[in-house]
Amino acid sequence: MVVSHPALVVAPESTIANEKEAQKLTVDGSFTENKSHMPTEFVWPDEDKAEEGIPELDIPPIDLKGFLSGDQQAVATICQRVNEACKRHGFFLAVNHGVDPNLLARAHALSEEFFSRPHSEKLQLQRKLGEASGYANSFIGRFASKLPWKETLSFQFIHDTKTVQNYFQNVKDQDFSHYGKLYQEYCEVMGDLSLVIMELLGLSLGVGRDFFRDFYTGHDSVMRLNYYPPCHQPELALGTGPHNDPTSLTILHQNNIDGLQVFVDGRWYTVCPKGDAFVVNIGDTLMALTNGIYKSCLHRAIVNNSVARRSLTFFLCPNKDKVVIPPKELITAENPRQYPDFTWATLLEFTQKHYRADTTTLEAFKQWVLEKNN
Ligand SMILES: C=C1C[C@]23C[C@H]1CC[C@H]2[C@]1(C)CCC[C@@](C)(C(=O)O)[C@H]1[C@@H]3C(=O)O
Ligand SMILES: O=C(O)CCC(=O)C(=O)O
Ligand SMILES: [Fe+2]
Repeated sequence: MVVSHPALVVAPESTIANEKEAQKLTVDGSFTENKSHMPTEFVWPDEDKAEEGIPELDIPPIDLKGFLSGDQQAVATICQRVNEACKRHGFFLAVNHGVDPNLLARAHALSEEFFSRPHSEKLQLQRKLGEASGYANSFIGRFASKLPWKETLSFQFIHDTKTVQNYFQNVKDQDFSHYGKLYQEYCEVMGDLSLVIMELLGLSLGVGRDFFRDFYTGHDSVMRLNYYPPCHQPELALGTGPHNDPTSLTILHQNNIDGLQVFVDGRWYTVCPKGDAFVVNIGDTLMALTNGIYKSCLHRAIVNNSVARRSLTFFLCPNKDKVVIPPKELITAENPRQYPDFTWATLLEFTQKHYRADTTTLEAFKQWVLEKNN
C-alpha cells in the first residue's frame, strides 16, 4: 500500500506501531491519483468519527480585560463563569487576553511557511525516537492504526529559559533561527498568560491566586504547531481523534477554518474560530491537581477536503519533578483524594511509551500507578 500526499510520509518516531505496517505507507506518488482509496491505517471507527450536522457551540467568551486590570467586580463575575465552565466541560474561550494580534498572525504565518516546505527540509527537524521535540508526519511508524491526518512540529519550552531559541539554533544544514526567535517570543507570552490563567483558576476554585501559579512557576511546557492538510475522504479520517490532553492547560489558536470539536453535556459541538480568541482547555494533570473538580476537556479535530487547517497549541506542563497533590481545601470528606501522587514526568512517559493518549488516559494512568505502587 502506498500513499503520496505530503502528509503521509513515513516518519518513524516511536515504538508502538509494527515496523512492517509502517513501511507499507511509504510515499511514492500514486495515492493522490487514486483518490478512491484511503489506507485502512487512516480510517477511524464510527464511534470516534463526527456524524453529520454537528452544531456550533454558541457560548460567550470570557473577557479577560477586567481580570487583567484588577477590576474587582469584573474579577468576581469572570471567576464565577470560569468556575462553571471548568466544572462542566473543562474549557472556555478567552478574549482581550492582551496577546498582540500581530504576534499571533506572525506565528501562524511561520507555521504555514514551515508546513509548505519540501518534505526533505521538514525532515531536518524530524522527531527522533524518545524525543519530545521535532517534526512528525501522521505518526506513521509510531502508531499502527487510527493514524491522525496531520503533521506536527513540537518543541519544549522551559520557563525562563531560551529552550525554543536553542532548539532551532541547533538545526544543522539549514537556518531555522528565525523560527527560534519568533516561537521563543510566542512561548514566553503563552507561558505568562498561562500563569495569569492559573491565578484566575485558583481564585475561581477558592484556593487563592498563588497555589496554582506557584505550582506552574518553572514549568516545562510543550508548544506544537498542528497542520491538517485537505483530505480527499474526510468522512473516514480524523485530524486528531477524541482525547483529553494529558497536560495541564492548553491554549489553542486556530486559523480561520473550522475543525475543533468539544464534548459538552453529552454531545459534540464545533468551536468555530473567532478572531484572536484563544480556546483554553483543562488537561488531565490539572484535573488531578484540582482533585477531579475541574474536568479535563474532551475534544477532537476533524479534517475537510478543500482547505488546510492549522492550530497553534501551547501545552502548559509542570516542572518534571513537581508532585501533583491537590491543595488541602479541595480534599474533603465528600470529595476524598481521587488520584495518587504522580509527577508529570511519569504521566508523559506513560503517554509516550505505554499508552496512546485518548479519552481515558487519566483513569488508565491511575490504575497503572496504583499497580506499580503495590
Ligand atoms: C504531551 C503531549 C502528548 C500529545 C502532545 C502533548 C499534549 C497532547 C497529546 C496528544 C495531542 C493527545 C492526543 C493523541 C496524541 C498522540 C496526538 O494526536 O498528537 C497526543 C500527543 C502525543 O503523544 O504526541
Ligand atoms: O487542532 C486542533 O484544533 C486541536 C489540536 C489538539 O487537540 C491537540 O493538539 O491536542
Ligand atoms: Fe488536544
